[in-house]
Amino acid sequence: MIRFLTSGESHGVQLTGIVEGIPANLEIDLDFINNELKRRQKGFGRSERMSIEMDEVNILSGVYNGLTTGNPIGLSIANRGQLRGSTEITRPRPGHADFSGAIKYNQTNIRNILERASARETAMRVAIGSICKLFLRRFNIEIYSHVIEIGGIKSKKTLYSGTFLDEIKNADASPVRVIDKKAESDILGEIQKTSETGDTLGGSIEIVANGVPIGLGSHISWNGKLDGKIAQAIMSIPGIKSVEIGLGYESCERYGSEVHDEIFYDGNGYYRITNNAGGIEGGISNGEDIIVRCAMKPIPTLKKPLNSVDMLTKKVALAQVERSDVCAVPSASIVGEHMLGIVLANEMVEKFGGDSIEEMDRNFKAYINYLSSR
Ligand SMILES: Cc1cc2nc3c(=O)[nH]c(=O)nc-3n(C[C@H](O)[C@H](O)[C@H](O)COP(=O)(O)O)c2cc1C
Ligand SMILES: C=C(O[C@@H]1CC(C(=O)O)=C[C@@H](OP(=O)(O)O)[C@H]1O)C(=O)O
Repeated sequence: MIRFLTSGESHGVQLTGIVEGIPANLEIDLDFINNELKRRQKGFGRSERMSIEMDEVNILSGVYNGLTTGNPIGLSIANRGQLRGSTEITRPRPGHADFSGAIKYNQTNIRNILERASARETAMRVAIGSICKLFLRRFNIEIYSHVIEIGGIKSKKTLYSGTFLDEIKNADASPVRVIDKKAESDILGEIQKTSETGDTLGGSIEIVANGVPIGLGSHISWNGKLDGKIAQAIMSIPGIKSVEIGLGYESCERYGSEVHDEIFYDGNGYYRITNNAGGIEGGISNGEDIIVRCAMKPIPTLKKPLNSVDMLTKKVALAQVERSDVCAVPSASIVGEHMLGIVLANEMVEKFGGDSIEEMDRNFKAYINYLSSR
C-alpha cells in the first residue's frame, strides 16, 4: 500500500513529506519532480507569493544512487515566504477554515488554523504525486489536465471525448490551462477585472489518466471502489466542491441508451466508441481513459472583504484581508493530476504487488498476457 503524510505550515520553515510503499529500484528523476512543482506554481491570477517561492524538492531518505530502495521516502520543500512577528487574526474569512477551525481547535489566533489549511501544503502532495507519476509511467500510464471554465467562461471543448487528448497534453502552454484560445483570452480579461474589483473566481477542471489497465479497484466492497477513492482524493484539494467521473452529473438527465458505452470486439480485443463512464464501471477501471471533472469554488480571501465577526469582541467586522490569489484553478488542476496519480499508483501496487519494480514488471506482463486470452 502507498501511504503518505505531510507536515508544515504555509509560512513555516518547510513542508515535510513521507511516502511509503513505492517499490524498490524505481528511477527518481529530480528534474521531473521539480518541473511538476513549477507547473503547480504557474497560472494567471496567483498572488505575489508565487514569485517569492521557487519550489524545489529535497530528498532526505529512501533513494540511493537515483533509485528507490523500498524504504519510506522522506522529502522537504523549503518555504521562502516565511512570516516573522505577524499580527493575530480574529476576524474569520467566510469560506476559509478560519471560523470552524478556530472553534474546533480552541484557538484565539486564527493564524494557527490558516497556516495549515492553506493550499501551500499541496506543493508537497505534488512532490509525492510526481514520484507516483514516475512510477505509473513505467507502466505507460500518463495523467493530464486542462481547465474547462473559470468564472463561468467556458472553453468550447469542455467534455473530453477521446478526440482531443493531444490538445490537453499541451494545456501547459496556456497561462490558464485552457485549450480554447478565445476562452483563454476572455478568462485572462475576467481574472484581471476581478482582481481590480477586489473579488475572486473559481472554475472547473478535467483530469485524464491514459493507459490505465482493466481491473484497478473493486466492486466487492464499498471502500474498494476506484471511483470512490478518486472522489475522496480530489475532494481533499482545498476549494474543490464537486467531483464527477465521466459524464457525471449530466448522466442523470439522459436515457440509459444515451449514457452507457456499448461494448464491441474485434481481432485486437474489446473496445468502446464512447466513454461516458469515464473509464470506471462497478468501481473497476475498464481500460478506457479515466476522466475526472471537478469544480473549485472562488478563493475565500477577498481584497474587498465580506462581513464577519471579530471573535474576540463579538462585534460586526469585515473579514481579515490577507495576501491572496484571485484565481488558483490552473494550479488546482496540477494538484488534481497528482492526487489522481497517488490513487492510481496505490491501486497498481495493490494489484501487481511488488516489493521491487522488477517483480511488478513480471506480474504486470503476466497480466497483460492473461488479458489477451480473454
Ligand atoms: C492552489 C490553491 C491555491 C489557493 N490559494 C488561496 C488563496 O490565496 N487564498 C485563499 O483564501 N484561498 C486559497 N485557496 C483555497 C483555500 O485554501 C480553501 O478554500 C480553504 O482551505 C478552505 O477549504 P475548502 O474550500 O475546501 O472548504 C487555494 C486553493 C488551492 C488549491
Ligand atoms: C503558498 C501557496 O498558496 C497559498 C494558498 C493560500 C490559501 O489560503 O490556501 C493563501 C496564499 O498564501 P499567502 O497569503 O502566503 O500568499 C497562497 O499563496 C502555494 O500554493 O504554494
